[in-house]
Amino acid sequence: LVLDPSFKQALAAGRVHREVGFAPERLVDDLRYDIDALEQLGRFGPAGSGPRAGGDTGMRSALFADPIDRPRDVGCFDAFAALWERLGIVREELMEGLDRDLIENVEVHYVRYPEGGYFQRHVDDYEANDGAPSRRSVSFICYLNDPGAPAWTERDGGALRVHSDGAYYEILPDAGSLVLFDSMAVEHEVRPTRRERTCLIGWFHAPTA
Ligand SMILES: O=C(O)CCC(=O)C(=O)O
Ligand SMILES: [Fe+2]
Repeated sequence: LVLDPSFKQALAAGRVHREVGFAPERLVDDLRYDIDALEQLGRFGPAGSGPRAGGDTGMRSALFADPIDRPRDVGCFDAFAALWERLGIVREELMEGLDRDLIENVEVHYVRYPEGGYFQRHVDDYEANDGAPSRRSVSFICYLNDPGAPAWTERDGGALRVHSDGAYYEILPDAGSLVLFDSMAVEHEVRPTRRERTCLIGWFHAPTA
C-alpha cells in the first residue's frame, strides 16, 4: 500500500489527505531535470485545462507543460513514468477505499508558478453536466520543489489554502509530498508565491453516468 488508510475518512469528509515523502528525493531530482529540459524547449505555456483555462482572466498565473505528449529524447521521461506508475497504485487504492470507479484516462500536467504566481480560490470540477462521459473525481498534486534547497516556510508564500466551513488551513508544498482531495468538494487556492513553485497536478476521472 502506498497510501495511509486515513485517506478514506479525509476524502469522504471533504478534507485534504497528505502523504509526506510520496516521491523519494532522487525521483524528485530526476523529475526536476525533466521539467527543466521541457522548460528550455519552450514547452511551458499558460494554457492547460483547469478552471477557466487560458490564464488570461487573472484567475491564475502559472505555466503548464504536458509530461506525456512531448519529445521523449530530452529530459527524463522515465522519471515521469516512474511517478505515473506509483500514481496508478494510488488510483487503485482510491477505487478500493472510496468505492469509486476511477477510469484509467487521467489529466496530468507539470505546473510551474514563477515568483508572484498564484491560483485564485476555486473548485476543480467546474463542469456542470455538459454531456462529457467522465468528470474530475479525485485531484492529486505532487510537489516538485527542489529537495536540496532550504525547506519551504510560510514566509515563502505559495501555500495551498483549503477553505472549509468559513475557515481555512494551509499546506506547504514540501518536496516529494502528495496531496489528494475530492475534486467536487474542496475549495482551494494557491497563495502568491515568493519562490518558484513546481508540481505535477492531475485528476482521476469518474464516469458521469
Ligand atoms: O498548485 C497547487 O497546489 C494547486 C493547483 C490547483 O489548484 C489546480 O491546478 O487546480
Ligand atoms: Fe485546483
